[in-house]
Amino acid sequence: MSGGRAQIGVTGLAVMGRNLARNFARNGYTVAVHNRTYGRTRDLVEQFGGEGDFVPAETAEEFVAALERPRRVMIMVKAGGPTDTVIEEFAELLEPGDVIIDGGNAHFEDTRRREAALRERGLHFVGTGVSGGEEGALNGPSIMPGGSPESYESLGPMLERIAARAPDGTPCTTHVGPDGAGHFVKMVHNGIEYADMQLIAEAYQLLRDVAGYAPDEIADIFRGWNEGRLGSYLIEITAEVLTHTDAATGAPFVDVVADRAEQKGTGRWTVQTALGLGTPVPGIAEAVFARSLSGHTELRTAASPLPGPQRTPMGRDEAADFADGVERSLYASKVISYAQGWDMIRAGSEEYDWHIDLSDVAAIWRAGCIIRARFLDRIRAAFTSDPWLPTLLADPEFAKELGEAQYAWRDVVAASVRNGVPAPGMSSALAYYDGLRAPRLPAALLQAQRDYFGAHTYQRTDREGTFHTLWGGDREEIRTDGG
Ligand SMILES: NC(=O)C1=CN([C@@H]2O[C@H](COP(=O)(O)OP(=O)(O)OC[C@H]3O[C@@H](n4cnc5c(N)ncnc54)[C@H](OP(=O)(O)O)[C@@H]3O)[C@@H](O)[C@H]2O)C=CC1
Ligand SMILES: O=C(CO)[C@H](O)[C@H](O)COP(=O)(O)O
Repeated sequence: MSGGRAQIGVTGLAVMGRNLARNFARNGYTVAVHNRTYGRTRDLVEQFGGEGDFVPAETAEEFVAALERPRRVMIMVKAGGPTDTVIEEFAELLEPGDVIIDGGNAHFEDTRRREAALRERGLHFVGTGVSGGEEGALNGPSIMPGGSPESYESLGPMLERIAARAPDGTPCTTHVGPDGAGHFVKMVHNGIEYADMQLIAEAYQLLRDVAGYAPDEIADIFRGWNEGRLGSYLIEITAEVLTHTDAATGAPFVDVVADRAEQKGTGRWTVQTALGLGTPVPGIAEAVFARSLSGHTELRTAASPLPGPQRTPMGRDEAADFADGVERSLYASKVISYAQGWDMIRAGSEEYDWHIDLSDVAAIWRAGCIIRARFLDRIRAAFTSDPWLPTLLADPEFAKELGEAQYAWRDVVAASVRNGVPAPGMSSALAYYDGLRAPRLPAALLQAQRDYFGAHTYQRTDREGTFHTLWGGDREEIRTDGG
């Protein structure tokens, strides 16, 4: 089959695909566009055809014929079964050396499976994370491609053109690693996104229910925070949301939205994967469970008569001091959740032999994506100066900040408990901090219990070997490793 003139094709033209296609076109590429339902293709060309060079295709065959070789087909359809259907449809029409890119939120194990199967057929498969939502897709997302280094040679320069730019001008994309590495990193991005959102939501509720601030006052506090070390897209949009008034009722918008958080699954995947890897990510897990708890109306209704503590209203000065403590607690907890995310990326990279550069991950999240934040530049610097840093908590600068925040952090968590305002993200982050820094954990007692009821054995602090105590007999200690 001879080649067409489009340098890239996008199939699946809902919010993400349509805007990515426009982004490619605005950057000077000729873009073939296709959608299962032709109406979306027609609408795109009618509304935005003037932005660049689009080649609309009604059928998959026309779409493939419109592409120059090697063909690059970007799929932006619903994750799961629909993605498999579309991959199969196009794999049939493509030729060895062509590249299929899946920019949906696919599970990285699906990406590994698809990559291996398509490799057998001579096709490159690039599972790529794309973050930034509708606006980012149009103006510059953060892009996390996996797949073979060869496929990045063909695709990378195009992705670098459409990606967001970090403050130092570098594009927010890089070859993350082979097969499922890109989708794995995107999954962890979303897990961190869940944790970040949960922590911000807790800060809001503490400021409202403990300090007594109104939503527009909290918006002002968040705007102030956004100028400092907490500066981030999520803090910025939270302030916007908190100033919005519901047109129908005149009430703060946040008060008319039902308090049941939904989820599409990437946060849950992060926790499930972390359990498999044996990496503790309690901050992300708490965020997933907090969403789940909010949605259990029947449990919440049944528990609603239970008593809580009496709250004492705060004066303005006390409230201002408390808000300062909440900033410290939010920042420290945020550092902890990012530390957990990076631990997980390292664990995944080791498990799957991906060789992911931890510093690069921070670099490509500095702009474009939902968790873009000022302090990502410092995470990048931490892993650049020490690629083997065992945890972000060991970086001297972050360690110093956590140490400085710890008293305020403890006070805020204590205030949440005293006032009956749940703050599972901040509490769990503090427990993680204390757990990691503890010279000795009660895991010793756990090991003894396991040995008592199940002869599961234990190791000693004072000598090598594996031991069991004869608990049911004379409590003699025996060595079980043959030593
Ligand atoms: N929305 C967001 O903010 C983000 C989304 N993503 C991911 O990007 C991908 C696209 O997201 P979004 O733009 O929101 O669109 P949706 O996830 O809502 O998917 C809609 C698109 O999928 C197509 N589609 C669904 N089923 C099939 C099928 N069986 N065969 C062919 N096409 C099918 C639809 O075609 P039709 O018009 O014919 O129904 C439409 O083009 C998803 O995987 C999503 O997880 C990633 C980052 C952010
Ligand atoms: O991928 C994303 C951003 O990068 C989306 O924001 C994410 O899909 C939202 O997830 P959920 O609906 O579970 O909150």
